[in-house]
Amino acid sequence: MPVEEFMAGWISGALGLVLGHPFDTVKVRLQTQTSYRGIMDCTVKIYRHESLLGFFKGMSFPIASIPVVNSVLFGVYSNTLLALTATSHQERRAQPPSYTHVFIAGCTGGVLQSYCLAPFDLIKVRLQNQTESRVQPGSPRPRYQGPVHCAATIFREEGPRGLFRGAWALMLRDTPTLGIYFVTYEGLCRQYTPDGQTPSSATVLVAGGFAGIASWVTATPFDVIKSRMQMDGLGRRAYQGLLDCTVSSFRQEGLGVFFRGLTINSARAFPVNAVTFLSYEYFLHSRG
Ligand SMILES: CN(C)C(=N)NCCC[C@H](N)C(=O)O
Repeated sequence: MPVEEFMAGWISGALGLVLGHPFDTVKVRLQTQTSYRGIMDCTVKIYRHESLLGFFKGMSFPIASIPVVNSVLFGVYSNTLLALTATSHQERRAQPPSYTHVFIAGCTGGVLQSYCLAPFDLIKVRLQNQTESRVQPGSPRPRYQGPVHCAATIFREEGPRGLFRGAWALMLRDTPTLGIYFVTYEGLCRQYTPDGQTPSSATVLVAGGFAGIASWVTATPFDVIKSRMQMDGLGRRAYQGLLDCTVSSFRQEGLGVFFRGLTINSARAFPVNAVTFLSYEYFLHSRG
């Protein structure tokens, strides 16, 4: 099994994550809280009340989990393609796999990564939603003191299954959209690269960026439901399940609710995934 694919997934994921985390915090707040009027209002309020650090809340756990999550995604994707087409990453430029195979491999990577991602993503979302300022002395102490305290509190208050709250929505979000992610990336690389050659860095950047946008645009409705389900464990439960969350959100806020965070998700997706794919390809080629 090619271990490099897992290593490349790890490094590229970490780079993309740091770059995109401030956008992610604004997105999560917009999706789960009603006190912000839009991207600008949310950004200004976070900066005023919580300083620049407010944008990086909840980042340490995703950084720690990225070796697992991204290497599972890219490693499973590549190894599924190897099983389906009997070609390694290097051989695939000369013998490109069909888009159906790419889609199946992407979906397989998506299912498995969502399972690993679920508890880390839950903790990230809970921490990102804490609006207390760490820099102002005398401000109230947040409910969770950090990622480990957050995990332990969820475990104690909501049970071990509580750590997987929102996991079904996460799986529904990631399975088809990661198929779309890899198909878009492959499609654009092939379109702009002469047959049999390796795509240039510019092509990889653009294809990675648009793959990120295509996947996040389609992922946003389930992303909203996922974030709401994850916040639902706090205090009185508002939703009976995934379907109830979808229907109640629609009834109370209209169709627009499923597109909350769409602009910021897309703005974040381009740089994050451009960097992710560039470092992924760079790592694999420098070793191949
Ligand atoms: C639409 N979805 C779920 C994705 N495209 N997932 C792949 C993750 C890529 C990168 N870490 C990111 O956060 O954009």
